[in-house]
Order: sequence, then structure tokens, then C-alpha cells
Amino acid sequence: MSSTIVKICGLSSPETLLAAIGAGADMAGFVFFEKSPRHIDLETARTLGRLADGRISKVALAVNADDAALQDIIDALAPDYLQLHGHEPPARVAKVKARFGLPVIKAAGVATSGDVEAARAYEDIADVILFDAKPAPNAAVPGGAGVAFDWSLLRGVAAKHWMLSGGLTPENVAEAIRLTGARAVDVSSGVERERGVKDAAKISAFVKAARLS
Ligand SMILES: O=C(O)c1ccccc1NCC(=O)[C@H](O)[C@H](O)COP(=O)(O)O
Repeated sequence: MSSTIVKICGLSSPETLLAAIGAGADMAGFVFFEKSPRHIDLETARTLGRLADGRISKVALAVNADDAALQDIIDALAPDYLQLHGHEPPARVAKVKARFGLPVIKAAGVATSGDVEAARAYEDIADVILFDAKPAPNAAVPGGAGVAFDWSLLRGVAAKHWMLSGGLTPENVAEAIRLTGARAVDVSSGVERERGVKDAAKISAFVKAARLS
């Protein structure tokens, strides 16, 4: 049985990045979105990027970013993946992939079965579809809210490569994997002691729980 891929998102300090690496997480997510409590600037990205190099895959998360902003992020972090977490339509995802030559994770907000169906528009374009809770239309920060959606909506999901996200915790991740059949999971709030502040013990507990399932 292959082990579940685990992404810890919203890492912003050397200590918590090392905790994710030490816990055996596969992917480290770095948020480039100024309204987020997990936002990192380019200088911090340079430092964390060097620390992560060769030890964990680096994911640069951006929201409706233009090419110039993405280039700055890539120059600083040297990510292995780009995660597009805004309203980027399929054509924009295809352009980003072609321009930067990096695999793209596209977030798809889910509240209804229609949202899962709509995400199929990205299936042959994005490398991974990340199913996350759909943010409120007026949300200032469109992710990392610690909110789960109805996991049963993903039963029989047709996407080839996908990841489960939204409100996962060390306590519920095994059940979420069991119900959905997810082979990759992503967490942010569920491994924090307060909003935006990661907790090494929770990161370790999350990776263990995901891998035990
Ligand atoms: O984490 C953020 O602050 C963030 C800001 C803007 C866009 C997306 C953001 N996070 C996206 C993620 O990949 C989170 O891990 C995902 O939404 C799950 O978050 P949570 O429910 O808190 O585990």
C-alpha cells in the first residue's frame, strides 16, 4: 500500500519548516498573499527556500497573481510547484504552466456536487486539483480557514490527480482519507496553535495520522 502524500501549508518560519521536514511531510506550502496571516515576503522565501532545498518539495501559493509577481516568487523560492488559489480560469492555468514550466496545483472550492463537476475543466490542464472548502464570496482570504466541506461529495471523484484539503486535523484526517479515498492531503489551520502560528507537535501528529490510515 502506498503512503499518503502530506502537504503542510502556510509555513513561515525556519522552526516550523524543519518540524514539517522532521515529521516526514512531502510538501511544504508557502503563502504569497498579503492579507493572509501566513504570508511571507520574498526575503523570507529566499531563506526558507534554501533551508527546504532537497529535503521537501516546495509549493508556492499565490492568488490571482500576474506573471511578474509569479516570476518574483519563483526567483526567491525556487519552488517545485505553483499552487493557484484564486479565480484563475483553465486558460490562465495553461498559460502559467507554459510560461514557467512548473507543475501547477489548482485549488477548487467545493460546497456542492456541481463544484466538483466544475473542477473537471482543469483536469487535463492542472497537474493536481486541490479540493478545498469553498470560501465565502466576500472572504478576505480565500483559503486556510479551517473549514471542512462535505467529504461525501468526493465519492467516486473522476479527477486523476487530486488532493483533499479544508478543515483537516490530526483527529479527523484518517476518517477523511477513509471516506474519500484521498491519496494526498493538505492542512494549514489544523496544525496551528493559533491562527497563522504552526505547532510542531500538531504537524507531527498530523503526518502520523495521515500515514497510519
Ligand atoms: O493559508 C492561507 O492563509 C491561504 C491564503 C490565501 C489562499 C489560500 C490559503 N491557503 C490554502 C491552503 O492550501 C490551505 O492549506 C487550505 O485552504 C486548507 O486550509 P485549512 O482548512 O486551514 O487546513
